[in-house]
Amino acid sequence: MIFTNGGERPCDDRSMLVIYNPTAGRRRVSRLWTVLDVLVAHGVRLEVVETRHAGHAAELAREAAHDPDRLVVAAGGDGTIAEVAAGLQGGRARLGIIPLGTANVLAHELGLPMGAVGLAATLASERQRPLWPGIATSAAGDRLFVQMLGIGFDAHVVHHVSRMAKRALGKGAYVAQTLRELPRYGFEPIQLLIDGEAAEAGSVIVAKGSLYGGPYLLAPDARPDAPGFSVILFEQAGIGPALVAGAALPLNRLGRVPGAVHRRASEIVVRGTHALPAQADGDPAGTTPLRITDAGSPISVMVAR
Ligand SMILES: Nc1ncnc2c1ncn2[C@@H]1O[C@H](COP(=O)(O)OP(=O)(O)OP(=O)(O)O)[C@@H](O)[C@H]1O
Repeated sequence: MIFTNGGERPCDDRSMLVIYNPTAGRRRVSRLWTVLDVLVAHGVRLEVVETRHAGHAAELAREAAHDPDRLVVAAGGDGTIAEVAAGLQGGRARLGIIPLGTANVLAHELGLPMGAVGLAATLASERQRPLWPGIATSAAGDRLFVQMLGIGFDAHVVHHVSRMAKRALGKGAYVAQTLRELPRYGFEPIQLLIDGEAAEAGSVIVAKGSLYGGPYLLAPDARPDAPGFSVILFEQAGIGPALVAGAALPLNRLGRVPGAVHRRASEIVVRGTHALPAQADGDPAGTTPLRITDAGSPISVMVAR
C-alpha cells in the first residue's frame, strides 16, 4: 500500500516514509490512520508502506537511510522500531514512532504521547534526541535492539507466546504464557563475561532503556542516548523467584527483587555449553552463546519534549 497527498504543497521540504507492520499488537490501525490524517491535513508529504514479512521494515528503511531530509516512521511495536532502526544505521535519516505494538516500551521510555494529535505534532516537530542501540551477535548473525535484550525465562516466554494470544489479550498474553511455562522451564544457570569479568545468574536483562514490559521501571541508571548497557542479573532462579518477579513488575519493583544485581557494562558475552533462549525488544532473538556490544552510531529519534 502506498499513498501520498501528491498534488498539495507540503508545509516544508521534508517527507515522511511510514513503515507499517500490520501484524503488530492488537492491529489498532485506526490510531495510524488518525495520525496520518492529521499530518496530511497539515500538508505533510507521506508515503505509507505496509511490511510483508519479518525483516521487511529494515529493508525499506535502508533504502531511505541516507536522505538527511527523510523522517522514517516505524508504525508498530518495539520489534518494528528495532528493524527500522537497523535499516537506518549509518545513515542520516531520522526515526519517528507511531506506537501500535503490544507493550510499546520504547514509546513509554521516550515519553511519547499516545493520542493521535500529540503523535502527529511530535513527528512534525524539530525535537529529537539520540538513541544509541545495542547489537547482539550470535550464530544467527547481528541483531539490533533499542530497549532491552533478555536471556532466560522471560525469553522462553517470548519464544512461546502466540501472536493470536497477544492480539486477543494484549499484555495479558504474557501473564498467561508465564504461568503455563513456569513448570516447563529448566532455569539453567547463565554464564557471562561482563566487561571480561565472570558472572553467573538465573536470568539476565541487558537494558538500553530504564523501562521493561510496558511503563514499568527496571533500570534507573539506564542511558538510552549513550553507549553502554545496564545489566540486571537475577541471581535467584526457579518458580518462586519468577512469581515474585512477575508480581514486582507492575509495582515498578522488578529491579529491586531479592537477588537482583545491577551493573554498567560495555560488552556482555553470554557463554554456556547449551543454548538458552534470548529475546530482543519482545521478539524471539535466537539462543546463546551471544555477544552484546554498542551499535556503531546513534540514531536521531523524534520526541515530544
Ligand atoms: N508483514 C509481516 N508479517 C509477519 N511478521 C512481520 C510482518 N511485519 C513485521 N513482522 C514482524 O513482526 C514482529 C513483531 O512486531 P512488533 O514487535 O512491532 O509488534 P508486537 O510484538 O505486537 O509489539 P511489542 O514489541 O510492543 O510487544 C517484528 O519483529 C517483525 O519482524
